Amino acid sequence: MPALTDEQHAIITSGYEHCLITAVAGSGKTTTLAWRIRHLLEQGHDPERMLILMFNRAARADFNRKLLDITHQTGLALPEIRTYHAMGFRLYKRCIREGYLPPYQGDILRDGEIHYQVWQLSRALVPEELQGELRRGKKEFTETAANFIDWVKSTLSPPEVVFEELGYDDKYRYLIDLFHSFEQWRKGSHRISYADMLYEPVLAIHQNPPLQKLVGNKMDLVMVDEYQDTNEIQHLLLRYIAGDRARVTVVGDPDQTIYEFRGAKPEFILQRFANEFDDPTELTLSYTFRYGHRLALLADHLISHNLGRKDVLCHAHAGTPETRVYHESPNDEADFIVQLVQRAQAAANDTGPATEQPDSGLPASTLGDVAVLVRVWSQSVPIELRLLARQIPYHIDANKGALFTREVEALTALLALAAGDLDGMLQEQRRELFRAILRFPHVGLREGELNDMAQYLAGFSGGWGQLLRNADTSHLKPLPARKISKLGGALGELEHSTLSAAKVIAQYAQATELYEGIRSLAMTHESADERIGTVKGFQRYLASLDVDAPRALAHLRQLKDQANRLGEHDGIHLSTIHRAKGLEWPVVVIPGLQEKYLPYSARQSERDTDLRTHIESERRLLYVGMTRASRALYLLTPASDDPEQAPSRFLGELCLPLCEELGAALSGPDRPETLRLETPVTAIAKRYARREDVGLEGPSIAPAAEASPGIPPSCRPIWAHGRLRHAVFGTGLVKAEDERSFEVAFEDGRRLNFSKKSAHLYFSPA
Ligand SMILES: Nc1ncnc2c1ncn2[C@@H]1O[C@H](COP(=O)(O)OP(=O)(O)OP(=O)(O)O)[C@@H](O)[C@H]1O
Repeated sequence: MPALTDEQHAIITSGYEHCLITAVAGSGKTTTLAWRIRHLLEQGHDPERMLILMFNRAARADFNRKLLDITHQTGLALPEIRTYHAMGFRLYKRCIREGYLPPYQGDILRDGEIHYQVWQLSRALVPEELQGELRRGKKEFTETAANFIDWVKSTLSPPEVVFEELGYDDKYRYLIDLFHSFEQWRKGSHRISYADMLYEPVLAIHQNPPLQKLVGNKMDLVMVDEYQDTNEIQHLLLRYIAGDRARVTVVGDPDQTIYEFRGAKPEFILQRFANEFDDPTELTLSYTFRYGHRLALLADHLISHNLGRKDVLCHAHAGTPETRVYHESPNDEADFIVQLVQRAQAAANDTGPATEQPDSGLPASTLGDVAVLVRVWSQSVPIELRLLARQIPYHIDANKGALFTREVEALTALLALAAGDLDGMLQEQRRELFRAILRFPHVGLREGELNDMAQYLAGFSGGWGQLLRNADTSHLKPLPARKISKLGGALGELEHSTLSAAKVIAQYAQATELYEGIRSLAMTHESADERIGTVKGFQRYLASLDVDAPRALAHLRQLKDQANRLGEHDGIHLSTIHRAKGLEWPVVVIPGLQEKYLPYSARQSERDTDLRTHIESERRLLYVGMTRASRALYLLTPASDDPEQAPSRFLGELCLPLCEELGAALSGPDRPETLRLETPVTAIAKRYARREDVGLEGPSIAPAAEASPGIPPSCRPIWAHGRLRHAVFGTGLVKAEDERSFEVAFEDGRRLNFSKKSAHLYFSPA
C-alpha cells in the first residue's frame, strides 16, 4: 500500500460534516474514499446508516473491490454501495408500498418498445409538412423524441422549457405533446423505463411532503462519486435521501464534466452543493499518480482558459513516471496511427526489458495499452479501415464499426454497381442493394413505393440508370420525380465504370446532391455531420488505396472478414472521448486537433454566452481525453490546406513548448533551485514550479496574440500569429480576442473586428 499523501490524510480523517472534494484525474479518489469509510467504521459509525452512491455499475464494482481490499481482515461490516438508478428503484418500490405510486407491470421498457411507441405517436402528432421527412427519417425522429423524453426526465424541467433549452427548430414543437402522450400511454399500460426508475420516485417525493419524511433522514452519511456529472434528478434524489440528518461527501472534478448530454452541469459541484448543503468543508486531491509533469502542465494550461471553474492546479506526484507528449502533423492520421501501433507491436514482441524507443519515446506496449480517442465516431472510419487492412486488431466501443454503417453499406452497393457485380447477382440480393441506393440520398418515395421501385430495378440485369430515367413518375410529386431522374443520370454514368472507387463516390455525391440530401433529412446538425463525415472518411480511405471499383470491393470483402474475426485478439481501443470517462491507458492518441472537431462545430449558437459555454465544454472534453494517458500522449493535427481542417484553437492554449521544457527540467535528476527557461513563462508555470520548490526565470509572458511561441506556425490559428495581412485592409496587429472574434489594428489606423470562423479566408500571417 503506497504512503498516503497529506491531502489524502486530511480527507480520510476530516470531521463529520458535509464535504466537497475536488479530485483531479488519477488522484486516487477511490482509494481515499475507501480509507475514509474504513476510518469512520473504525470510529464506530454504523454501516447500515452509510450509503455510497456511484454513477454506474462499473464504478460500483470498482469501488466495491477497493473497499474490500482496504478493509480486508478488519472484520468490519461494510456499507451499501448503490448506483443512482438502483437507489431510485428501491425508492420506487417504497412509493408503491406507501400508495404514492401505482404498481408497474412487466419488465423495464426496452429501447425497442419505447422507440416503437414513440414512432406510433410521432406519426399521429407530426405536422403535415413534416410527414414526408418523418417517413424517410424514421430512426432519427424516434431517437430524437426518445432523447427528448429522457432529457425532460433527467432535468425535471417542463417539456416546454426543455424544448427551448435544446434550441430545436419550431417545427419540432410537436415533441412537447409527444412527451405528454407518451407518458399517458406508459402510465395507462403501467410500464416504466430506465429513466423512470429515478424520475417517478423523485417526482413523487418532491410533490409529497409526507413521503419526504419517510425516505429522508435514514442515513448518517452519504458519499457520492463522480459528482461533476450529476444532473438535476440525481441531485434531488441526493437531497431527499440526506434530509437534514446525513452528512454528505461529494467527490468529483468540475473540469471533467462531460455528460452534459444527460443534463449534467458543472454548476452542481461548483455552486449548488455548497449552497444547499450548508457550507461544506472543501478539500482537494490535486496530485495525480497517473501522469508526469509535462502532461500535468499541459492540462493545467488548457483548462485555465475556462472561466468560473474551481482554481485547482493538477500536479504530478513525485515518483509518477514521466509522460511524453507529442504533437504531430501527419499527412494522414490513419497512417500515422497504424505506424505508431506497429512500432508498439514490434516493441511488445521484443522479449527484452521494456524500452523506450529512441525515435518516438513510445513505451513498449501491448496493443491493449493504446487507445485512440475521437471526438465523433465519423473520425474513426478511415482509422478503422486502415487498421483492418493492416490486420491490426482493435476494439471499437459501442459501435458496430465503419463497415456496418448505413453509409458504407449504401456506398458498397454503389461500388458493386460500378464494378458490374450487380449484373450476375440473385434478384433478391439486387433488390436489397437498390433499396440501399434509393435511400442514399432518399429519393422521397413512400416505403411501399420505394420497395416496389427496388423490386422493379432488381428484375433487370443492367441499364438501371436508363430504367430510372424512363420511369413513369407522372403520379409523383415534382421533388421525388426530379430525384429519381437525377439518380438515374448518376447511375447511368457509373455502371461498369473504370473510374477509381473514390472518384465513383465523388461523382455520385455530386450528381445526386448527396450531402444536401443528408442534411435535409437529418434532425440535428450533429447527425448530418456524422453521416457526411462517414462518407468522406470512407472516400478518403479509398482514395489512399487508389483502386478501381472491383478491386475496392474485393478489398472491402477482405476487411469485412477481418472485422468478423475481431475480438479473438487483444487490440487497440477505438473510442470517443465521452466513453473514455474514468478510464486510462499507457498510450493515448487524440486525432483531429482541428477547428472542425475540437471544438466540435456542428451546432453553433448565435448567442455569445452559449458559444462560450460550448467552447468551455469542448475544452473540458479535450482535458478529459488528454488526462487518460499515463506514459505517452499523441496529439494529431493533420497537415492540410483545407480551411475546414484549420488547427484547433486549443493547441495554442496548451503552451506545448513551455510544458515540454519545464516538464523535462522538473523530471530531470538534478533540479536547480532556479530554472532558466528559453520559452516565455506563464503564471500557471510559475505556480506549478513554486509548488515544486523551484524558482522560474525566462522571457516574460508574451502578449496575448503570441501566447504560444514555439508552436509551429502552421499549427496556430490565424489570429495567434499576431501580425496579419488582410486581403483588403492590409497589414495589422491582433489587439484583442474572445471566443468568437478578434480585433485587428491596421496600419492605416482602422480597428476592426473579425469572426474567427471565417478568418482563414481573408487573412494570412504577415
Ligand atoms: N498515495 C498514493 N501514492 C501512490 N499511488 C497512489 C496513492 N493513492 C492512490 N494511488 C494510485 O493511484 C491510482 C489511482 O487510484 P484509485 O484507483 O484509487 O483512483 P481512481 O479513483 O480510480 O482514480 P481517479 O482519481 O482517476 O478517479 C492507483 O494505481 C493507486 O494505487
